[in-house]
Amino acid sequence: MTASTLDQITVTKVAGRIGAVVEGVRLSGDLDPSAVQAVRDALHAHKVVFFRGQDHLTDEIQLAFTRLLGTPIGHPTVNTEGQYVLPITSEYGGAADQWHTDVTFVPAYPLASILRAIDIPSHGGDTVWANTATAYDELSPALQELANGLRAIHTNAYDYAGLSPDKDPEAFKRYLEVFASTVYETEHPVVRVHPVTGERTLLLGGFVQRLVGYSREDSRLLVDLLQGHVTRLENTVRWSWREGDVAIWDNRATQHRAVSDFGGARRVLHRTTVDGDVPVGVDGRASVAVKPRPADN
Ligand SMILES: O=C(O)CCC(=O)C(=O)O
Ligand SMILES: [Fe+2]
Repeated sequence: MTASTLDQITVTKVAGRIGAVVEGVRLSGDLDPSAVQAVRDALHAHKVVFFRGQDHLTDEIQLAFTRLLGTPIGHPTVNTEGQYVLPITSEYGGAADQWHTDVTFVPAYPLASILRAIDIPSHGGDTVWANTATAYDELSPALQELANGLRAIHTNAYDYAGLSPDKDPEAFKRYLEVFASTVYETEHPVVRVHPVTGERTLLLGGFVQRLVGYSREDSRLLVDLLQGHVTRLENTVRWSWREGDVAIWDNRATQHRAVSDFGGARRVLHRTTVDGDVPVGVDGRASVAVKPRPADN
C-alpha cells in the first residue's frame, strides 16, 4: 500500500468541542514521521481521533503503530508480562460503562489509548468521550479556584468492588481476579495541567474514591458537581463503531465510557496504551502513589 503523505491527510471535526475523523492515514509501524506528527497534532487539538477502515490491522501492527506514539505498557493489574494488547470483551461486562480515564489509579497513567474494533454488534455498543479541558473552562471562576486546590484519591479497589455481579457471577469473579488482584491508590490533583498543550483539565472519573480533606458526603457532592460538567453533552462525542475502526484518545484530556445497550451480543475491541507522565497540578505539585507504596530504594 502507498504511504500516507501529508497532503492526503484530512482532519474533520465530528462534534463541537471534541473528536475528529482522520482520513488518508493507513495506520502501521511504517507510518511516515510527518504523518505520525499529524496524528499527534490532531490528537492534541481534538482529544479523540477516529480512523475508519483499518481492516489490515492485526495485534502486531497495532502494537507497532503504538510504538510510534511512545512506549507501550500493559495493564498494571493484568499479570501477563509483555502482553501489551488488552482485549476489551463483552464477556467481562459492565466495567467500562461508567465514565473514567484509563488506569488513573497509578501515578503515570497512560497518555493515550488506542482502541480497535474487531467484533461489533449490529447495533448499540457505542463509546462516548468527554473533553475534560472544555469542562474545566466552562466552570465559574470561583469554582475553578476551588478545583485548582483539590486533590483526589483514585483506586482500582473502590471501582471494581462497587460493580454488581449482575448477569454472570463467574465472569465477574474472573474479572475481579484479573483487574483487582493488586490494590492501587494514587493521589492526583483534580486539575491537571496538560504537559503538551498547557490546558487545565479535570482529572476525575470512575476510579475516584474521595477528595482529600473532605467528608465522604461533601466529597461526593463536590465530585458530582465537577463530574457533571465533564459529562455535559456539549463536552462529548459519541462514536458508533464499525469493524476496522480505530479510536485514539488523549487520556490526559478526556474521559470515556462504553454504552451498554447491546444485550447479550458479542463485542470485542483490542486496546493498546502508551506510557504516560506523572500529572502536575496548577500549584506544581505532582501526583503521588499511596498504594502499593513505592519501594524504599
Ligand atoms: O468498550 C468501550 O467502549 C470502552 C472500553 C474502555 O474503556 C477502554 O478501552 O479503555
Ligand atoms: Fe477505558
